[in-house]
Amino acid sequence: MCGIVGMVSTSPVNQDIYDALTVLQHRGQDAAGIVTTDGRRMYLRKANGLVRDVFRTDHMLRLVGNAGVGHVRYPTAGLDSSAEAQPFYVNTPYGICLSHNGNLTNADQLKDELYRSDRRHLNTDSDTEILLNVFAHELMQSESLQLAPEDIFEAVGAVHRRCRGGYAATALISGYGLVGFRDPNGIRPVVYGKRETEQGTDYMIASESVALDALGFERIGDIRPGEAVVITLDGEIHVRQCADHTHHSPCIFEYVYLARPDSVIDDVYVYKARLRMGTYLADKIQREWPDHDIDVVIPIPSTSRTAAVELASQLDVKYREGFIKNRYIGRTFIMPGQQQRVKSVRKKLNPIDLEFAGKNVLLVDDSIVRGTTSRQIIEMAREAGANKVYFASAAPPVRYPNVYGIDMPSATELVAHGHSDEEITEIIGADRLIYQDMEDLKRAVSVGNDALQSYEDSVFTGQYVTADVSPEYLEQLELFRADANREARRKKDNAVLEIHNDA
Ligand SMILES: O=P(O)(O)OC[C@H]1O[C@H](OP(=O)(O)OP(=O)(O)O)[C@H](O)[C@@H]1O
Ligand SMILES: NC(=O)CC[C@H](N)C(=O)O
Ligand SMILES: [Mg+2]
Repeated sequence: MCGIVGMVSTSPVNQDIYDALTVLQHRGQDAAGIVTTDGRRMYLRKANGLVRDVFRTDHMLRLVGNAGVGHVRYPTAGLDSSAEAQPFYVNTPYGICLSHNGNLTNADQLKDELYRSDRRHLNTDSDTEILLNVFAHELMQSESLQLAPEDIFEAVGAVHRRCRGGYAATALISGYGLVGFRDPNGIRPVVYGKRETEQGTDYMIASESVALDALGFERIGDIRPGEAVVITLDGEIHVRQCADHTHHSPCIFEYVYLARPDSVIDDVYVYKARLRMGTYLADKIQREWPDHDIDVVIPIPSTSRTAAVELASQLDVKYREGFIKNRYIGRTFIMPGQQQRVKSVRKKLNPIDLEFAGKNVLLVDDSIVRGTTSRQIIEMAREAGANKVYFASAAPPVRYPNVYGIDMPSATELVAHGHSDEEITEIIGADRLIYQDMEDLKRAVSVGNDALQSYEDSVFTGQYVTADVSPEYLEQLELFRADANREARRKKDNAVLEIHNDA
């Protein structure tokens, strides 16, 4: 779940893209990059780190031009080396830079095709480099000398035929303009909007609508599954469906945790979906535990707050902010290694003892994934003097790996995998555990847009919307990306110098 941005403007885009990336920082904390073009050359700066650390003033001054793309990264393929930071660049045809959110599930097959048939060289293990090269190869097939929107739509159509998995992408084509496209299942979110200025219309494509809001853009709509948006450097916009078949199945985990609450994804307010998650969870507690003895509802900041506040109000129980979050520490879940995740929970969250002392507390989180947060938080609540510690999750148990852009590659790392609710209660050390029901989670989103019938909900169900995810694939993924195995490769990686993909 990286963050992507693309802009074509009537004025320099460097600061706007930087600002949009800071608003999307919650989608990736490992690396950041911006490429701009003045119509003649492209200028790229990318490195590991947060947006505020990657771009110094002298970099910003050199990112000139009125069009560009940006990226914040949370790796799901390859490693976390700076050579795999995005955007990626290829010089032929035209010169293209691409930012990608998602993960390709047929990366190995594509890698082979790119080498054997397309004669293209890949220099990293990043699936984004693969996506870019497939797009570039398909764009090369155009017969016309002068690039036209039609050629780009054809190339995106071919990308859809060749690539499997989740992908939302923004690409900058040198001397031409910006392209945004989304996979035929619409797994990852991407939205576009416009801003009227005295000089003309500016356009922005971004992972989440909150980036449009922050920069004063008006949301036009989501890029639909399989669709592509082309914006030329002189501000002409073209939109076309490029896939033969689409099956809209947005990632339901965006609504649970990934996206900001102030974003609108596929016409559903994330905030309202989370409020409904709280309501339905409260209904379940009232149904199954009518004589509960909860004294106070306490959210685990930040993401669970929206659901928790509504849950407390439905239960008619006090809502209290019992944990204070250190605002200078980022999201734990998207940190790259388990050691780092475990250490950061206590540094990040500190209890206010008097909200716990002698009380039966219901701690609410949006989800329990590896159990890193819940285990430690329950311990902290007991240390703070709580009498009983109950735990509620606004999402059902996370039991299966994700293969579409969330870094959950290994089932065995998931605390709920292969365990009953009673066992999980014991592992995390709670006195009682209540999970949202799957149907209620889906309803919490669908009420916002009844056209949404199907979701990418594999982390809860083990059902994958692309038909290519076999047990062998999952086994390979676990071997390559499980925390323990990755650590060993990370050490090796530091000893090897890769070509930094610079424009
Ligand atoms: O079971 P786990 O593996 O611990 O993962 C789940 C936790 O991780 C996330 O919080 P995070 O700190 O990433 O971000 P937040 O501040 O947005 O809640 C999520 O909100 C849960 O609290
Ligand atoms: N989280 C993502 O969207 C990751 C994008 C891409 N697969 C990478 O690893 O860089
Ligand atoms: Mg959290």
